[in-house]
Amino acid sequence: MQPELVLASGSPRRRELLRSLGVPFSVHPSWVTEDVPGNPSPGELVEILAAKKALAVAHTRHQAVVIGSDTVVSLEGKILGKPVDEEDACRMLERLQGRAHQVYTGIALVEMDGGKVSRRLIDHRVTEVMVRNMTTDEIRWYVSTREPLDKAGAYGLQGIGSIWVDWIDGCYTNVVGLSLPLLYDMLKQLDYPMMTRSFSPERKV
Ligand SMILES: Cc1cn([C@H]2C[C@H](O)[C@@H](COP(=O)(O)OP(=O)(O)OP(=O)(O)O)O2)c(=O)[nH]c1=O
Repeated sequence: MQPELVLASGSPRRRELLRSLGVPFSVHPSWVTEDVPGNPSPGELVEILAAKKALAVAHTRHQAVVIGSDTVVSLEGKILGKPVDEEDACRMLERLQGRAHQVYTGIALVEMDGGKVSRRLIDHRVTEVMVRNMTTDEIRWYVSTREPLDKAGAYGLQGIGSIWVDWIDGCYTNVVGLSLPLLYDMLKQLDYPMMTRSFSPERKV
């Protein structure tokens, strides 16, 4: 029997992205605190948090491959996570508009075998995103839609936020919260049999 695939995330975007692959999986959000000591680089930060999320859920499973992930925006050396409130979202968008920034997403896979961690993989990808100039009214209106409030950098490339994204350089799904090419490569390294699964895009999770 193949191990269960578990998505350790409460993010609806990650769930939709994984669902689009048609593989069966279950969802178990991790609820870990997203504070990391020291001064990690954006790449280190998303890898540490992805591993923290995956491990927290992995320890509740006997036989499984658990996926953890984390996304941050990096703007000229400053890390932007999710805004704490509407004012914070407005401030983030004011800083992002008119210049390019980088979106970092980390993925951790933790394989549990007989209740023990048997293998661990951690990696991340970076995508550059150019947000064009926004007027103050546009920023206020966009924040009033509430779309920015639960997203790193206070925008959603997959939603209304796409209006102001001029171009991206790199993986699209990495920006939305889970790089599917990277996930596929990592699952292959664990010999997870994606190709032998029957494809079922309508499967409910
Ligand atoms: C930049 C960007 C981020 N995001 C989202 C992806 C993530 O859900 C979120 C970053 O927050 P995260 O802390 O990475 O994830 P989360 O709290 O939503 O979910 P969990 O920790 O349970 O896995 O920002 C978009 O949906 N679109 C975008 O364009």
